[in-house]
Amino acid sequence: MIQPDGVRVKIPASTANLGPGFDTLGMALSLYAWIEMKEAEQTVFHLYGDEMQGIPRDKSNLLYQVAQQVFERAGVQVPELEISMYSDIPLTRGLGSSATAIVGALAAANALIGSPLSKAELFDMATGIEDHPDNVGASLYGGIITAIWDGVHAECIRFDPPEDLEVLVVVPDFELQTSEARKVLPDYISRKDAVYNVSRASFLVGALASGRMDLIGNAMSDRLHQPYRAPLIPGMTRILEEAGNHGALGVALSGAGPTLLALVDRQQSRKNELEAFLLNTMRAEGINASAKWLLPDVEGVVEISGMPSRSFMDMVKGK
Ligand SMILES: Nc1ncnc2c1ncn2[C@@H]1O[C@H](COP(=O)(O)OP(=O)(O)OP(=O)(O)O)[C@@H](O)[C@H]1O
Ligand SMILES: N[C@@H](CCO)C(=O)O
Repeated sequence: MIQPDGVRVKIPASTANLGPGFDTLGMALSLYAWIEMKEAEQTVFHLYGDEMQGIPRDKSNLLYQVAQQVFERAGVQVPELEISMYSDIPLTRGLGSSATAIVGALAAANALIGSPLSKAELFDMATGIEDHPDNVGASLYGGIITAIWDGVHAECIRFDPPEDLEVLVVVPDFELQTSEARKVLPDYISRKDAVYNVSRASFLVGALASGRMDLIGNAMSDRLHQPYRAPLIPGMTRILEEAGNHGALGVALSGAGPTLLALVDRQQSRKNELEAFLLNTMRAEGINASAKWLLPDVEGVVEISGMPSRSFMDMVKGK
C-alpha cells in the first residue's frame, strides 16, 4: 500500500484576498515548490534553495507534522520519512509559502499511502491547519477560488482566470509574518465598510469569472484589511492609489503582505512603466524589492509520476 519509490508533488504559490476578498478569495500563481516524500528507516530532510534557510530539519518541521495528520486520519502508521523540498516561493512575503508547504505535505502523504483521502478532505484539513481557506484552496485546486469555512468544513468554487490575465508581484526584501499582519486588524468594522467590501468582493468575482477585465479596477478596493496594514508597508498607499495610472487593471496587497500585486492585461504594452513605478515607489521609501511577472496557475498541486530513477533536484531542474 505504501509506494515503495516514494512520491513527488509540485505545488503552486498563491495570492490571497485580491483586495476585498479577505480570507475568501485566492488565485494560484506560476511560482512553484516541489516535495518528495518516502518511507525511511530514520527521518531525514533535504531542503534545497535560498528559500528553505532557517526551516527546521527535525520532526518539528511543518511538512512532517502535516504528513502525520494524514496518516493518523487514514489509520496508517508511517513514523519515519525522508522528505526533500525545493522552493522558488519567498517565505513570509504574502505568496502563500505556508499554504504551499501544507498542501504539498498533505498531497504527498496521501499519495504515499495510496490516496485514501479525497481532495475535499485534504481541503478541510489544510484549512484547519492554516485557519483560512484562501491560499490553501488556490494551491490545492489552481485557478481562482472563492471559498467558505465554518471551522470544520471548507467549500470552494474554482474557476479559470481570464485568458489574458498576467500578474506582477513586487516582493520587498523584508519579511512580514501573517500572524503580525493580522494583529493590526480591528475586531469590528462599520456597516458602511462591510457593505463596501461585500459589494466589491462580489463584483470582483463576477468580473473575473465572466472575463470582464475592464471591471476589475474598481472592484479591487478594500476597507477591511488593507488600510490597517498599509503603515507596515512603506509605499503601499501610493501604489494602491496610483498604479492604475501606470497600466495596472487593479492592485492589492498580496495576502498578508508585504508583497504587492498588480493584475495586468497581457496584451497591453505598459509593463515596463508599471514595474518601474512600483519598484521606484518602494525605493523612494528606502525599501528594496524585486519584481516577478507571473501567470495564474490553473492546475493546483499535481503528483509527478514515473521518474524514480532521476534525483530529486534533477527532476526540479527539468521542471
Ligand atoms: N517548507 C516549509 N517547511 C516548514 N515550514 C514552512 C515552510 N514554508 C513555510 N513555512 C512556515 O510558514 C511561515 C510563513 O508563513 P506566513 O503565513 O507567515 O507567510 P506566507 O505563507 O509566506 O504568506 P501569506 O500567508 O501572507 O501568503 C514560515 O515562517 C515557516 O514557519
Ligand atoms: N487572508 C489571509 C492571507 C494570509 O495568509 C490574510 O490576509 O491574513
